[in-house]
Amino acid sequence: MRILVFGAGSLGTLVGGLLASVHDVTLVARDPHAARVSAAGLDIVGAESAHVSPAATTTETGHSADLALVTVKSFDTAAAADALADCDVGAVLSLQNGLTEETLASRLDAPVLAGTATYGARLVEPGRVECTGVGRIVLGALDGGPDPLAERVGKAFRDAGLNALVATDMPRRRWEKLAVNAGINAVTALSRVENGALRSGDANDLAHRAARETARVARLERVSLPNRVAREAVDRVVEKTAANRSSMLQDVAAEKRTEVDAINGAVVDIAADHGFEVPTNRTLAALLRAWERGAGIR
Ligand SMILES: NC(=O)C1=CN([C@@H]2O[C@H](COP(=O)(O)OP(=O)(O)OC[C@H]3O[C@@H](n4cnc5c(N)ncnc54)[C@H](OP(=O)(O)O)[C@@H]3O)[C@@H](O)[C@H]2O)C=CC1
Ligand SMILES: CC(C)(CO)C(=O)C(=O)O
Repeated sequence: MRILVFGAGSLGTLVGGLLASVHDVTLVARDPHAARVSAAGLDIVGAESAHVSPAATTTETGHSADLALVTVKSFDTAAAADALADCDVGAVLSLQNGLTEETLASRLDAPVLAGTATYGARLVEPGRVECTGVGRIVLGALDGGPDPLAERVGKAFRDAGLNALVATDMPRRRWEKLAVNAGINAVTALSRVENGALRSGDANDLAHRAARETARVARLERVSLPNRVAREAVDRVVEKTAANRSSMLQDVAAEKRTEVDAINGAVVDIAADHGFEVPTNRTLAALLRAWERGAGIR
């Protein structure tokens, strides 16, 4: 399969690099990473290890591929979609956090698949990516149901040794992940604690409230996600990732823009479309945006 990875930073480089063992992969990345991969190949280290030689470029448009993987941060999704509109791609799959697929689908003619990734990735230096945890990629039709295209993509991932599952219930999975991220990411980022600090007390209560509101909005969108399931998902992920610093906490610590707009912000916006208020998500989003403005990154 010819695969274009748009936004090859940490996750895109890891997934694209693993796919390159079997497929024809092009990474669209920034220099000096793109130049280094072109000149000397890519080292994958950590929980996965390989040396692979995908093509790498900073050129955003004019590519032709069977599949485009979108792995930019969620706030760069619209720009990525505009660049992909000037490419010839057969299908698009987002592996991003937050609700980004709608932005892609509204700007692109190619079919857009939904995806979630729990692999851990860190771009250590140009040409070298660390797999910090072997997770799973789950993908499928954006609206749910069986999809031959998703099956082909899932098989292509598995052929390259990736742990990939094709699911027929992506709407529920996306909203459950959104509930988890709305609770864990925002609360850990604002209180500067590891995920494990959300096991109990006020922080646990706050994460549960954000997740419960998200589940309510999911149901307004006709996605079946009971409050209990969303709360239990938060507790399960907190337990499993207790020692982790969430991606949003890492962004705040590095004074980088967060993905709040596609997570808590998306919950607030979609709730508003239904005339519904989500005060916990609204407060969390407002605090994170205030921090971003104060830090001069918004
Ligand atoms: N890292 C991880 O372990 C995981 C990440 N995710 C999700 O995956 C997404 C990506 O995360 P992550 O890989 O960590 O983020 P990174 O910031 O490491 O990677 C995104 C990369 O895309 C680049 N980029 C953006 N626009 C362009 C462009 N037009 N042309 C070329 N390159 C571009 C960015 O460059 P620049 O910064 O210079 O703009 C950056 O290098 C996020 O939504 C994240 O939540 C999900 C699961 C795990
Ligand atoms: C699951 C969780 C919360 C793990 O830290 C995550 O997705 C993130 O940090 O973005």
